[in-house]
Amino acid sequence: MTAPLNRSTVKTAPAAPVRIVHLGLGAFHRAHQAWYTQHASDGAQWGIAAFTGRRPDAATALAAQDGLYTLIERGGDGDTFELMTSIVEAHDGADVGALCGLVAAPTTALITLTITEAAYNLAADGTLDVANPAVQADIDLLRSALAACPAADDAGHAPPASSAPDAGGPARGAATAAGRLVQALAARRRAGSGPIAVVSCDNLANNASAARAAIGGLADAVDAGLGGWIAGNVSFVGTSIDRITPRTTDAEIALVEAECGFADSSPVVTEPFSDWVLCGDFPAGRPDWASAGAVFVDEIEDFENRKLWLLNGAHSLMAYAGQLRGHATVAQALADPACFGWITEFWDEAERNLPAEGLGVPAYRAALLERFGNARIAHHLAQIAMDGSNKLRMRAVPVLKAELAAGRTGDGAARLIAAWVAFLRRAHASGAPIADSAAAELQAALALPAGEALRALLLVLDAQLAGDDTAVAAVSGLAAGFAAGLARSA
Ligand SMILES: NC(=O)c1ccc[n+]([C@@H]2O[C@H](COP(=O)([O-])OP(=O)(O)OC[C@H]3O[C@@H](n4cnc5c(N)ncnc54)[C@H](O)[C@@H]3O)[C@@H](O)[C@H]2O)c1
Ligand SMILES: O=P(O)(O)OC[C@@H](O)[C@@H](O)[C@H](O)[C@H](O)CO
Repeated sequence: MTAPLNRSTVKTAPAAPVRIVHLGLGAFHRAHQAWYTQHASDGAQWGIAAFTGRRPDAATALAAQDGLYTLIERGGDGDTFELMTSIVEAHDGADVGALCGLVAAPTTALITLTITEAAYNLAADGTLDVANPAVQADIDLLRSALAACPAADDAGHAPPASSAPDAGGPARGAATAAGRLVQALAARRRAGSGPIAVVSCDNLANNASAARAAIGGLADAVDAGLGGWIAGNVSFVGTSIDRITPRTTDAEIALVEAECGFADSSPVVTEPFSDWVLCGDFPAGRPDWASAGAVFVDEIEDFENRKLWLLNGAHSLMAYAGQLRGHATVAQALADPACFGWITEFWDEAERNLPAEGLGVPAYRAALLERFGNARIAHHLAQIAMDGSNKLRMRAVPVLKAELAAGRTGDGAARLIAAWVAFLRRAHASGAPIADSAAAELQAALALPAGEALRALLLVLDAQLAGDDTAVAAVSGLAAGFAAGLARSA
């Protein structure tokens, strides 16, 4: 029988002490932030305690391996295998007591997040969506739970041990990621453990502000004192994060067993390319990620836009237009001349709205074509298509608005939105589910009479766009083009 993978069966350095807490124990964190931490010159001092978001499964599997897993780097001409050791604890996200204890520890210096765009529960205007029932339930829960716990005084001194709740904080745990973090940060405040950094690694425009809006907004709604403490003690760090990491399949599990000789239930497959740009303060320190290739900048917006528009925008375009044309993966869609032409058209528009200097856009575009064309990475369009309402707000809307403001048609960005519309209409017509956190709103819009439905769909993305007759007409015409294409191929 093949040996299981854990810290007894394979020889590794001793587990590093936990100094990083992570929320969202998915594939990307394990291919990216865990990799940079492992490759940092001081990585042996920085262990990660990682929590799942919605289900315990990934934590159960990884905990059984003492946090170890294999990273498969999949290039166009072969695979390399690396044993990853930087995650030293894996927990079910519902274990809020463990989260509170770890965040409250003075040795913990930062919290990283890869919880998906939708998990921030932000309204279209970028503020916390307090109308969301899950958010409201957490606010109610935390108001009563935290009211029972004494906080540190304004100078940050912890209350006497006799009056402090246990490090795990209140017994009942919040359900949303922001609610859990507010609960954990309250425990840190009570413990007097001082400032900390929150580093969003999700594909959101201005992800530092998004994290601040989600966490700070929820704390403000619960308790002004705690909101004030978070405003003064939590540094929200912005990032541009890049490494194409599709979902793991059984084939990778079998491959690792054959190549590495151990049974790893949780390998991750990723591309050789990797990029991480960060902007912000780390009041309690951080690993020397720069020694592993991360870049620290004073202004991050242009880097974020380059990546969100060119890479993620093209991904979403392929996800909708490509699936409408019968493709299943990114590499297949890229090989379709029609999709390739639409990507080029969209990229030309996006590039016009990025600074000409300092970002190396032509080289970035060329590298993207090579990365997307890596057919050995089976990146499924269905995965990318999920939660389009959140994603297109950042990947398509800003480009279309900028083009329209400049007096141009914005056809490339309008086509991306039109492909999403045609994709939703097809799902609605066939009764297929819509994988989107705004599914109910989208279904309601799709059920409206033809003359109103498109504007209602656009309203989910952006109110200004929905009120712009030129934009509505452009998207309408292009969506009809997709529908006609479908009719022809039927
Ligand atoms: N995969 C990539 O190529 C890639 C690259 C760059 C950035 N990212 C960012 O990382 C995120 C995660 O990607 P992944 O590939 O790891 O996905 P994944 O599906 O493997 O993992 C997602 C993680 O987020 C958690 N999660 C999902 N919904 C949540 C919710 N509502 N509340 C709390 N937690 C929730 C899940 O439980 C899981 O732990 C993406 O959404 C994206 O923003 C991914
Ligand atoms: O991860 P998502 O769901 O935000 O978006 C899907 C892909 O566009 C994305 O994961 C890219 O592969 C990634 O952003 C590359 O760095």
